[in-house]
Amino acid sequence: MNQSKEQRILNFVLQNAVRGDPRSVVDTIDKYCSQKEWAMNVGNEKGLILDKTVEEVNPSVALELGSYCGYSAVRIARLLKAGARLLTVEFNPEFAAIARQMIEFAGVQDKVKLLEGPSQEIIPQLKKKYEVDTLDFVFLDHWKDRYTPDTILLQECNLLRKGSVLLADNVIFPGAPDFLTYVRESPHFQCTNYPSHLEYMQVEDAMEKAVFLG
Ligand SMILES: CCCNc1ncnc2c1ncn2[C@@H]1O[C@H](/C=C/CNC(=O)c2cc(-c3ccc(F)cc3)cc(O)c2O)[C@@H](O)[C@H]1O
Ligand SMILES: [Mg+2]
Repeated sequence: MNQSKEQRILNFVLQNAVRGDPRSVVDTIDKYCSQKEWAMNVGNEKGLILDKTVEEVNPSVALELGSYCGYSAVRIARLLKAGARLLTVEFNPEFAAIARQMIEFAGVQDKVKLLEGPSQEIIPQLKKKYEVDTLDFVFLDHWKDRYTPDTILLQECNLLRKGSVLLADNVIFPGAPDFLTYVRESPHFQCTNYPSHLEYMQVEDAMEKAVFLG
C-alpha cells in the first residue's frame, strides 16, 4: 500500500533532521514542503508571527486545534517555558500518529500532549479530564468553518480568561470569514490582523489575533 504524503514528510524528517532539535524538525519539514510536496503546515513566514505571539503571551497552558503533522505543535512547544504545556487536538488517527512521532523525534514530548478526537468533544473535557483551569493561548488551524463554533464553545466552557489570546491561521486563504466577523464584531474580543502569505506560496493570507476581554 503506497505511503501517504504525511508519512513521506515524517520519513524525510526522520532521515534528515536532528533528533531532539525542534528547530531542525521545523526547517526540515519546510524544506520538504517547499521543494517536494506542498502541505498545509503553517510554514515559516506565518510561523514567525506564531513565534512572536507565543513569546509575547509566554503561555503556561496552550491549546492547538488541528495538529496535522505536528509542525506547529513542535514550533510552539520549543518556545514554552519550563513546566508549561501544549494540548494539541487531532481527530484523524493517521495524522495523530504522524504528529506523535514528529513531536517525539523533536524531543518536545514532555511539553506536548496530543489529544485524539474532535475538538467539539475534547474542549468540554479540558477542565475535568485534562486539569485545565483557563487557557492562556489558543492556535486555531483546523477546519475553517469550525473556528467560530469552537471559539463559542471555549467561552461556554469557561476556558478563556481576561487576556487569553486566540491566534487563527488562514483567515484570508482558504479564509474564515464568519470567524473574522464574529470576533471583530464581538465586544469580548480585541482583534489584530497580521497580513502574510500562504505557506510555501506567493498567495496572500493572514493571521488574526483575538484577545479575550472577559
Ligand atoms: C469535527 C471537525 C472539527 N474538529 C476537529 N477536531 C480535531 N481535528 C480536526 C478538526 N477539524 C479538522 N481537524 C484536523 O485539523 C487538520 C485540518 C486542517 C484544515 N486546514 C486547512 O484546510 C488548510 C488549508 C490550506 C490550503 C491552502 C490552499 C489550498 F489550495 C488548499 C489548502 C492551508 C492551510 O494553512 C490550512 O490550515 C487536519 O489534521 C484535520 O484532521
Ligand atoms: Mg493553516
